[in-house]
Amino acid sequence: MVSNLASNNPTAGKFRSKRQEKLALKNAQSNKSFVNQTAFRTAERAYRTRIPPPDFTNVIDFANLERNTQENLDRMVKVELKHDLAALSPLFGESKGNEAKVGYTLKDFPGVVIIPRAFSPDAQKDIIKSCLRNHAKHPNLSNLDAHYEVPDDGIWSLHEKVFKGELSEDDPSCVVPLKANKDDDEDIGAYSNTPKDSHLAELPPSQLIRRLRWITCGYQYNWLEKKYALDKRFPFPEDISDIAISVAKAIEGVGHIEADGSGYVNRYEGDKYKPEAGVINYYQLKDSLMAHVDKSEINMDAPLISFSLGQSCIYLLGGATRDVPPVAIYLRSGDMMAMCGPCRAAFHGVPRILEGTLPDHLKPNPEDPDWDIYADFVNEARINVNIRQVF
Ligand SMILES: O=C(O)CCC(=O)C(=O)O
Ligand SMILES: [Fe+2]
Repeated sequence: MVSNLASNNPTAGKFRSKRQEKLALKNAQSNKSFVNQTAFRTAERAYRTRIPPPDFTNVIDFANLERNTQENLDRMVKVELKHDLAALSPLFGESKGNEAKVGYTLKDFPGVVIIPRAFSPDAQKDIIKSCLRNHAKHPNLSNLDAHYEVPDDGIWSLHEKVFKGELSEDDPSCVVPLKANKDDDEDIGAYSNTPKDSHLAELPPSQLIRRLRWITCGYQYNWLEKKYALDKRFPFPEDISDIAISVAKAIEGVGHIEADGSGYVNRYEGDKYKPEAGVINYYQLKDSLMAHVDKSEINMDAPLISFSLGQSCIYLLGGATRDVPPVAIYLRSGDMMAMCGPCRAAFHGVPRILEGTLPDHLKPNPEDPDWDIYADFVNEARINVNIRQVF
């Protein structure tokens, strides 16, 4: 006899256990009950489900053109960058030769520019090191500052000492204490978007570093008021600044206009680009970022420049409202994205980090033992750096 479960379930028979099958059915039914959800929400839910795994057929893949559907190939436009990034800054590593000036935009999402593999493999390693060792510490603030007395040298440096066996995890200097008077601390209200967390605990550095979710540099962001705190401006990291200015120069004049006049070409002068505020997001494998628009910048004409490191993700790019069906794009380690003009006002988010997509060049390498601790981190993480001009 066929059970109700199996007869209602189009995917019956595909699962290793009854539990998986039940979960899949529950997911399918709960999706049906969200009839009024926006197109963006539908896509987020579709890419977040784990059982059964999502259908990735429609994800745009700029690094493997042959893997795209015809529909996606038809919406892609190859564009020529004004400069080879490698010629503008050594931080991108070696030039890609023939591919050096290749970028892409999308006909139906004007203003987006994607530069696959903007960083060479070695350059990716250098910038990952910098994001963990140099930038994840004071004066830059992080989500952890809301709850912990973060030492000025950052959690990474403690983690490194333990990892290398220079310090025992039981050593009192390893303890990062919880903040005592959270409610009295003005910085907490101003800089935390982390709801009061009932799981807060004193954790060894190796675990606390996995709770690092973001740091902000340059103008600090007031997450509660959704505004920049103009009285809290810290130096902007030189390497990230160089990268952003180079990209702004390379994408000058880049875009696409259709026969009917629709489309967008970025005319923002690279020489005028001023990186003033930055966020580094550190995603663990199960993390995601909900649909949002970055609109706190006074200057919405300057491109928002963003790059990816570590594990790949599914990035959703939508339109001016959540009702515009978003396009899903693979963003991989070393990929650069710029959001220009109308794309600056577009909803976007990261519903999923793709486990098991760490490129070989970021895996441990016996010839480069110093890389081990970073390999260990990015084996379960994606790092995104995004840069904005505020004024
Ligand atoms: O992780 C990403 O690629 C996007 C991050 C983002 O949209 C943001 O921080 O505002
Ligand atoms: Fe964003």
